[in-house]
Amino acid sequence: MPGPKPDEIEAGRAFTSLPVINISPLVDKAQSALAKAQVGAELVKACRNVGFFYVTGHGVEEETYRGILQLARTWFQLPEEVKKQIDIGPHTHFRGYQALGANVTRYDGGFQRDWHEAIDLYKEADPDTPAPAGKQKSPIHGPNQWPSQLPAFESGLRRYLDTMLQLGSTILRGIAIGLELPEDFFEGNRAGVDMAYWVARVIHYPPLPKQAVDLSSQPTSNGNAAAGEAVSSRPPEDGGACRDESGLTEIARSVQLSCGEHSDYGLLTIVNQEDGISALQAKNSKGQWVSADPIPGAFVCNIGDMLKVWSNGLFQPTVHRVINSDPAKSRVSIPFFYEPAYEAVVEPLPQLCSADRPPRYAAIRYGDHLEGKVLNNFEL
Ligand SMILES: N=C(N)NCCCC[C@H](N)C(=O)O
Ligand SMILES: O=C(O)CCC(=O)C(=O)O
Ligand SMILES: [Fe+2]
Repeated sequence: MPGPKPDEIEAGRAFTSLPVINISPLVDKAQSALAKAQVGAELVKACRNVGFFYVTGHGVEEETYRGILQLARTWFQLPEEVKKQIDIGPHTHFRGYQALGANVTRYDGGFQRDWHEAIDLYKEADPDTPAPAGKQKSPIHGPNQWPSQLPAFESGLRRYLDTMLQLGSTILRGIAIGLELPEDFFEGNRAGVDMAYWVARVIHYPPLPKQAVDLSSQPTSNGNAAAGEAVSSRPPEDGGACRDESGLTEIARSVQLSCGEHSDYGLLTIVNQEDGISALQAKNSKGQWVSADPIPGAFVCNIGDMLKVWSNGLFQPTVHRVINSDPAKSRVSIPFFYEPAYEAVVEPLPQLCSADRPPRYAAIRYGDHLEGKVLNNFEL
């Protein structure tokens, strides 16, 4: 397949809105191969030009995606000491609860604390799995810490994650078709449902402290919102979460974003977000932030670093961030990250390389990429 010229990508990626794609031909087995191919082409166009898209026609019941957000919201209302029963750390294989301010996003050698609390879960892997020759045992392998303080949430979450795993695999099948690869390209050892080292985050974003909202609405020279230096001396108004003894007031004073700008690590992220709150934003090639506001009934999807490598740069993982600037509402979201197998070695596909487009990226084991990120994501 011939690749796009660089200026074609640049122009395409100055998107100002995100495409909506009805994927029902991929979900409903009775539909024609032609209909599937059309959806595949739409997905690939969205991955090339935007890196973000909404999916409708996914077949997931409203009760499922709304219900799980509601249960998550109930869990986050539990007292801090109850939530901390599943606190995250190196000894829990980086799985479990992270309190407000514990997650950080790195940039240029520094880091910034994110204004959210979350539960992180991964595909469960036996911590005693022997490491491949020449590798350390992975510090990430282990069991999850499930939110069993609310049994309905735990069981609902287990079912929800299975549903997302199936949906992720279905969308990747469409992407494979659109790339003119075999339909089952991502299945089996690359990223099959039994192999994919999926990640899920259940996230609660309280309103950002006032000084951070002021900062994020300041335009910078290229027209996008600042994530700059200035911090006002105004005391934080952080939705009542201040607890001096834990240093949270101090954190609230310096915080800038609900989640700092980053790209996702793997293949495909599927975000389930509450209706009625605008917070997630995607950055286009001009540095402008385009809102990925909730569309009732749709999931927001975006692609990650490993699709960049496999596609030899045809797809770029779009940078995004979260700003909950509504002083009156907190936001709950559950991004599900469909990822390659831990041991998958990801490298530019010969089918997407040519004399004009030689391989642009070195081969990388997905687990190494993930460890490099996860081990640096917390200042506990
Ligand atoms: N698995 C994924 N993609 N997680 C994204 C987390 C983004 C925030 C994190 N602090 C970071 O800087 O990456
Ligand atoms: O909360 C969201 O909408 C997305 C969060 C996100 O980008 C992430 O956790 O990687
Ligand atoms: Fe993300």
